[in-house]
Amino acid sequence: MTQAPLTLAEATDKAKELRAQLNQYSHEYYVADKPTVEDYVYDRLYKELSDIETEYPDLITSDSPTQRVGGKILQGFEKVTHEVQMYSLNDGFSKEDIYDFDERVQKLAGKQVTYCCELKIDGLAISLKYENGKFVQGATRGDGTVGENITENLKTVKSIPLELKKPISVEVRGECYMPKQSFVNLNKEREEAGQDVFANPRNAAAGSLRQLDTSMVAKRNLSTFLYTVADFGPMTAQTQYDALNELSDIGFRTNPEKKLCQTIDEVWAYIEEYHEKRSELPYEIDGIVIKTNEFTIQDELGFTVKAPRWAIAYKFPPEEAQTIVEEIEWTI
Ligand SMILES: NC(=O)c1cc2c(=O)c3cc(F)ccc3oc2nc1N
Repeated sequence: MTQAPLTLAEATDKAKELRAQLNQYSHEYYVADKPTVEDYVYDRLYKELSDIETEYPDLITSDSPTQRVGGKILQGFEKVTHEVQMYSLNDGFSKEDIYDFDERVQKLAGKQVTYCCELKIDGLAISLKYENGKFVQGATRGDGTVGENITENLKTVKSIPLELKKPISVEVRGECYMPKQSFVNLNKEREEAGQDVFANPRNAAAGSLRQLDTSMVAKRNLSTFLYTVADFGPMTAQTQYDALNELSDIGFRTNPEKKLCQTIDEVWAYIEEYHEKRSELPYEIDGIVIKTNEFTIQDELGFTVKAPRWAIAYKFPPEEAQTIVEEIEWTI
């Protein structure tokens, strides 16, 4: 029995209820990696909302899950100037480089420091701006000062919240990446279609975010891990470790493998641990990022022209990267 059409008032309330429910399910699936309902439950509610929005287009809101599918053809990407410079990291390639880094930091800080260690996700650095909790701008790093406005494309990335859990204004940074399995599937599709394949997940993510057809981006199953607060707004974290937890609390996806290390020996043990575990991860990493944990020390140490003095990226030896994807291909 088909349902009697809803009045505008009923449709308005129902759409609000469905958006909240669908965005909660989407957060659980794409951000927390802990889905609580089967896909068919989500799909049924999504269709109900989509039908209401078709009937009453004025009820479409910027944070509606129906806005994730893209469908805009962009003419190009405007330039964006980063108010807060997006630096790169100095690299380290050996145990000695890491211990030298620790020595320099201890000397500059004049005291024992603790380190926050994070996996170095091999994707594309992005900056996300929110005003009163709403996603208003997404950009690439570019040269660190000027990047490209890829807001429309990033709106289709399901782990990027269109609205935060609190109506705050912040700017955050992280990595947009393509999971290994999505990379293998995409290359299979491209090979079958006689198209060039991507060399690695990082290139596939970068190529996807450069698409001018946003519906193409929506199909690429990109994801994110956020790791930096550029403009704190009302956020209160005083250390990198707490900032990662605060980013998660307001709705961002953060990487769960972080570790607070009291000494550089603990840092080195973490590096060796994840050098071993690297091939088991569902995403590519090309190393480990080590940061002094206290923000007071980061402020004291500051930046060179190119990079922060308070962080270093330990890079794994590159030759293994290919075998990792080859291993995945055998599991298909
Ligand atoms: N790829 C990454 O997973 C990753 C990258 C960076 C940066 O590029 C980065 C650059 C800065 F100037 C400062 C902190 C940073 O922290 C970072 N943390 C991470 N986890």
